[in-house]
Amino acid sequence: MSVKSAATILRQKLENGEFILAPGVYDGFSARIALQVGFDALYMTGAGTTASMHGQADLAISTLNDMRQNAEMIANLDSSVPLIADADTGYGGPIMVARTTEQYARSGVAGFHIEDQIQTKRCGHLAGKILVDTPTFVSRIRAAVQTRQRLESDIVVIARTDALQKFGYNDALARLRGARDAGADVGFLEGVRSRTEARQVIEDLKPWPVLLNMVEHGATPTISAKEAQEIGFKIMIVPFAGLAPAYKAISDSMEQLKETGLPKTEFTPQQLFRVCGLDDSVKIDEAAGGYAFEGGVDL
Ligand SMILES: C[C@](O)(C(=O)O)[C@H](CC(=O)O)C(=O)O
Repeated sequence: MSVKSAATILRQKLENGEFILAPGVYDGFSARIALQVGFDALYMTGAGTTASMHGQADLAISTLNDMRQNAEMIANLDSSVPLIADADTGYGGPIMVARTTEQYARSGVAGFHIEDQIQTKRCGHLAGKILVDTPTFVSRIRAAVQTRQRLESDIVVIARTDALQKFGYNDALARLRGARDAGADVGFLEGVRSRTEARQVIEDLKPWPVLLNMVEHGATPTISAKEAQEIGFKIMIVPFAGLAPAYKAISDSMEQLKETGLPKTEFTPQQLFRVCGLDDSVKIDEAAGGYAFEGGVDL
């Protein structure tokens, strides 16, 4: 088993110039599926966490405790696969940002992003966002960086600006430069509006690594991982890679159950539990001398 922390693994990937594709996961099951498919990084979406944990929209409803709890569970399903987690605004001023950073680092999170919306934030792909000023944003980032240094942690600090929508490219760029100068490891221009803008931000910030948030049907054109890499992004997160298909699949099954009296399922309980580590759990029990699974679990 790897003893290197997930944060160190993520930092080394960035230092080696590896392109990181992190699918959005929001609960244990979606994370397990992404791990089974073989991704070597995951992204914990705040939108998905809020939808699955609270049944609510991405409107600053999840608290630090909610987000940390979900991130800790996901990060530790396979600690050799780094988790990048949404940290919204950092949940307060510099003191709370420091606390968020420390809690995420101690929970095994490898990287996280902090943005410049007001506390009652909303999804970056909704209209009407309100921002804090640049010094307030930079103080959030500085608090995160200083906490990382104090803890001697490799956790990757990602600075996200939502300024594009209201203030335009030049203001957003200035905010990212301020965050970079305050020690952030990666920049994140939320809601990139065109391929030209995507190329521009890479050019204007190089060699600083930049993250692409690939929200399909949002403010950003659809850009594949291959193209994102060619443009020069170092990380691509895909927040709705799990949530959107789950909506479709669960709706179809529920509709069929309502219409026909039977749902649309094709898996045995064993198959579903195997996604969630059933066989590893059985092995742990056997290795410890337990006898609860002597006959196996297959009917
Ligand atoms: C990245 C994001 O913060 C998330 O929660 O996954 C969201 C995604 C979304 O709601 O479109 C964001 O871009 O604000």
